[in-house]
Amino acid sequence: MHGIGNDYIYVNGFEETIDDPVSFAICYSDRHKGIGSDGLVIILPSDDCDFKMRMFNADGSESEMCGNASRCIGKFVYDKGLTDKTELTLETLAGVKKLKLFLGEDKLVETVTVDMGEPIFESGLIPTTINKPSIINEPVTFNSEIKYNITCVSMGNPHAVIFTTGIDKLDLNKIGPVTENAAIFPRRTNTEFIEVLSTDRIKMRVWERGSGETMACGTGACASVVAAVLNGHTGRKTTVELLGGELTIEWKESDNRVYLTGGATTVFEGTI
Ligand SMILES: N[C@H](CCC[C@H](N)C(=O)O)C(=O)O
Repeated sequence: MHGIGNDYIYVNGFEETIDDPVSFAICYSDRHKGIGSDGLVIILPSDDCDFKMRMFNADGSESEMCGNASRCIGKFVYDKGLTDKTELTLETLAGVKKLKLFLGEDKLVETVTVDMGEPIFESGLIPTTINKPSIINEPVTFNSEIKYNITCVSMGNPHAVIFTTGIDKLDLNKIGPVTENAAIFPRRTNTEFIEVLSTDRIKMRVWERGSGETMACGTGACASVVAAVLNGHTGRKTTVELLGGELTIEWKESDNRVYLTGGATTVFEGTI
């Protein structure tokens, strides 16, 4: 399945057990020698929520949360009849997320809104070793030559957001690994490169921790809109243009929570 091009292999953990998800993710995410994906998502029973997710990047590392995957899980469990509810709770390593499913004419899930919770700014919780309470538009020199102002936001997983220009031409394969593995990020980071198009539209390319450049990142889009608001670039409801499509993000003033809305698509099913 994919959420605007951010594709994962989804496994129904009610029926299948993966003994070694790390090796599975590494092996089958390979686009030439495996199935090909940005990683692995396992849908599991939960004690307190309707469902639980575990998500592994293409390098086998486990992430706390994935916005695009949470929408696809909503589609998976509803379309397959694992639930008939259109409002669901999902247990993740970043806490409980609430999903609202919207059906298309075919009565299958087309769009999902996810309550992604409150953004986190405290340096120690990002985590970053930069010795300031929070990191907003902070000048940083990477590899003693690349200078960027970064804003750090955790959506349960770490994001460094960089506002810049000419992102189409950026050599992400070169700069991405540098920011991802910088010593200031003890658990590495996802990095978003943002061009502000207007007060309600931004364009984003993302280098994901553990998976490299992907066509979209839901938590990254949320972190970027929060960063755009904090830096005075956009309003609280903003459309994010990604390589794979668009996401609508709203950071509500009333409850301080971030709401992510976008599509979810099933590509194929198979047995290995
Ligand atoms: N693509 C995902 C995020 C994956 C984040 C992962 N790369 C990490 O290590 O945190 C999303 O839609 O939110």
